[in-house]
Amino acid sequence: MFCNIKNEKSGPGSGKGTQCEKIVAKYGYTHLSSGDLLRAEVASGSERGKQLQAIMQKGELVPLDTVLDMIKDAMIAKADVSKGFLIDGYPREVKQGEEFEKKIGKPCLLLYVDAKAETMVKRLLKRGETSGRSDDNEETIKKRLDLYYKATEPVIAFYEGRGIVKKVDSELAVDDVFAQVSKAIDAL
Ligand SMILES: Nc1nc2c(ncn2[C@@H]2O[C@H](COP(=O)(O)OP(=O)(O)OP(=O)(O)O)[C@@H](O)[C@H]2O)c(=O)[nH]1
Ligand SMILES: O=c1ccn([C@@H]2O[C@H](COP(=O)(O)OP(=O)(O)O)[C@@H](O)[C@H]2O)c(=O)[nH]1
Ligand SMILES: [Mg+2]
Repeated sequence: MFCNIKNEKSGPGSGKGTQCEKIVAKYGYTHLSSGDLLRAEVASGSERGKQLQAIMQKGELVPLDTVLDMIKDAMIAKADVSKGFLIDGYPREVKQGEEFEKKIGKPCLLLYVDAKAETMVKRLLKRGETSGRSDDNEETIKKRLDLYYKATEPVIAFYEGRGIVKKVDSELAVDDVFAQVSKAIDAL
């Protein structure tokens, strides 16, 4: 049932959200960003949202079960009408990937949107001028990047063992990055 899952994991500011928007426009997949789901909970003003806000502002990771439950609920809500799911910014650590497979299913493609650390920092600082995101500041960006290299990058090796990783070079212009993304999806 879930063989259509596109599971995308790349660094903060690498351009995941930007590419996901273009994928949705061309292929019609259901886009679920774990970061966006968490920010929606924060915006609701709930007690849980307040706890999440504190974690995210520090650039740390929200507990695994919280994020997985949110993704699962969102997938169930769309399961009847979806052409396939595009999951953005998840898993953040190998354990999350393992739990996802146990509770939901196996992804068929992992898009690795690769940019240099320097590029990611530059893009996030620029985005921070207008985004209003409390984590788009120099101190939190540094923590997000450190955590990315420590906890998230190993996720790529985990899926490489399964032969489903497609790496795209995100140092280029948006449309040139998307040409690589399209090629990877068309090859499915
Ligand atoms: N030059 C260039 N800029 C890009 C590209 N993709 C994204 N950007 C810019 O980089 C910034 C970050 O892009 P996002 O798509 O928000 O990055 P993200 O990976 O979703 O980041 P998080 O939401 O922090 O996970 C945006 O302000 C974009 O305008 C690209 O391919 N080329
Ligand atoms: O699966 C997830 C996704 C996001 N986050 C939190 O949400 C923040 C923003 O995530 P997003 O993917 O939007 O941005 P990124 O950190 O990749 O720039 C992260 O720093 C984490 O604190 C998390 O804990 N687990
Ligand atoms: Mg994003």
